[in-house]
Amino acid sequence: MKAILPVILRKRESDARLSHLIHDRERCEIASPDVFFTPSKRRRSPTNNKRDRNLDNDDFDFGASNGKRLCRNVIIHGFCKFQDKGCEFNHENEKSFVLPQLETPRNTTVSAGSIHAPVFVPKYTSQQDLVSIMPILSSVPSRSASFSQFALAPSYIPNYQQTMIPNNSSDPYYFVNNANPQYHKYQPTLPHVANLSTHHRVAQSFSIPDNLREKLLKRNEASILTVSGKLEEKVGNYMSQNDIARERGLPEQVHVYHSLYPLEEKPGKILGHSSWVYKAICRTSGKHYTMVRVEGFRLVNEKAMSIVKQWRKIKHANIVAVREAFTTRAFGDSSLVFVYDYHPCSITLAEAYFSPQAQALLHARFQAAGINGMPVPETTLWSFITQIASAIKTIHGKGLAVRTIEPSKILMTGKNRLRLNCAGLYDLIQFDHIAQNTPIYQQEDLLSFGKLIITLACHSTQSSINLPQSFEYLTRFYTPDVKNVALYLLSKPTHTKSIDHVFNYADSLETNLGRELENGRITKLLSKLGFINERPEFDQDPRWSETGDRYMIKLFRDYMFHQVNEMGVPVTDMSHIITCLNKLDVGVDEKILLTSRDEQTSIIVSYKELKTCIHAAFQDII
Ligand SMILES: Nc1ncnc2c1ncn2[C@@H]1O[C@H](COP(=O)(O)OP(=O)(O)OP(=O)(O)O)[C@@H](O)[C@H]1O
Repeated sequence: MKAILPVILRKRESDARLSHLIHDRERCEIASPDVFFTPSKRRRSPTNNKRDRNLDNDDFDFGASNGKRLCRNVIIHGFCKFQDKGCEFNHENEKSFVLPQLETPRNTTVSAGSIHAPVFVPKYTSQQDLVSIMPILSSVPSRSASFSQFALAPSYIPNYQQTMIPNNSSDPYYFVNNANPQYHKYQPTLPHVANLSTHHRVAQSFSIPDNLREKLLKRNEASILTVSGKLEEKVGNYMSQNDIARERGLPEQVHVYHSLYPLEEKPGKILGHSSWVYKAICRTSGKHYTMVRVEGFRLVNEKAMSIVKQWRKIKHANIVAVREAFTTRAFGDSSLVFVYDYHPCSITLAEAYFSPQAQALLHARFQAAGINGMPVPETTLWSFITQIASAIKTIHGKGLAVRTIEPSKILMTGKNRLRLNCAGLYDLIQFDHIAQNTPIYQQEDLLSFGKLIITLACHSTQSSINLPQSFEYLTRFYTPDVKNVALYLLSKPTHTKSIDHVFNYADSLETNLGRELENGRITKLLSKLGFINERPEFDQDPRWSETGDRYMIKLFRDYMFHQVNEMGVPVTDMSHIITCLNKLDVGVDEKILLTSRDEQTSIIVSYKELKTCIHAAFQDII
């Protein structure tokens, strides 16, 4: 495994190199891999002197070819934007660039063709220190039994490998994630909770429960999925979003929506037309939406679009909100596109109860429990009934009809949380029949609702064909109220109490919870930094001195908290702190420039190295 070790340069000797760094830094925050340069007042150890001698000899010829040094942009990014624009360095990058191996940190000899720059080797005192600088991505975090809550938390996305895009790509800072987050690596609840004294609390009790966090994280992950990311996993190399879109037959952009991601593998059917469902991002708002596309649709009556306005006015906790509808030729045909709110990780009632997997699961559950019947517990069934009834009441109240009360058009967007999907779609497709037929459609809604209850209760899509047998089943396993409601719906309309506001409140609570999701982790990291920074025990420790490998932690603290603007006024930007802590927590490869207060020392270091260093420092005090 190759590892990048900090490289130390003396300021007086490296003016030429610095100018090169600055030339890079104009384009980005990071100019060079792990360059560590200190002023001449830097303390010298025998090792340093030796290193300096190497520096004197070899300082300016690393990667030299034809008398020129290898361009740092080629080393870091694989190419140099300024190659044909006057950059004076060598751009022949066919030669392999070999960095010193981590396992032999004091061996500064490098193989032919590799960089000849002097290598700064941190003075690790123990084997443990050496191990601790192993790249985080491949290491398993070790924890102390008593202070596991402060141990280096498993990375937020622990096993993500980051792959650089090839040389010819335009964005050198683009990384692609290849693996999925491993949720099981989240810090588990300690097994000995019961043994704690009453006044003790485990660290986990200050954070949100694991399963809730996992659910919210999965939703976030589903939202950011892209076709390119998915394909990347399969083929393992870089393809541009355009290439992939073309490959999948998807347009790069439809109206103001881009980054289309199919939510189903096969097309469905809506009133005889083939239909597709995609997730997409809106260019104007940056939000995710669901696009339902009806293939081969021709809009005959322009007034039909007016029905969408009426649907847009409906805001209900159990209806997937309509955003807009339009026709487009972006897919190569004449398609109708309906745009709805996107609810990540949702499935239809049909998928939840009637897919082969769901049936098999249910069957296994019944066999294990030795029970017969009740695939949907009565309390859950009542919850479904009240939610759907509430949605129907609102839609009918606006003079419209649902027309899509069937298991494949009702989404489960959370635990037992239902929302009617595809609102308004049928009305637009069959606009000409709407005006005179709405009362009939409303009656049909109630009928469909009654059928849905029987279908769920009997756990059979055929249950409405033989109603007497289905009612007999209902009578056996459910209270008479369920049967009465079903009977009532199948005969004449009904009114139910609105529970709308209850669900809206739950929605806002969940949204707020999602915002605070990672606070626990950040607090732990901050506590850890607080424990190690400015510790009197470390006062005499050379590793915390200007030339020590832990000096970067001090500088990082200043970088996070003690920055001032050009007027000398302290910068108190919370987003900067949160961004820094998040990157540190994950241990990303991104590099930052840290500068000492006297501006005499600058270090370029990655968050990954900082994370390792902080972990090692914390291990020293526990
Ligand atoms: N608003 C939405 N938010 C998030 N995901 C959605 C949304 N609408 C649909 N989906 C996803 O798209 C998938 C397909 O939806 P669709 O309405 O086509 O259901 P379906 O079961 O495939 O019906 P059909 O067989 O009639 O096509 C659903 O399983 C669901 O996961």
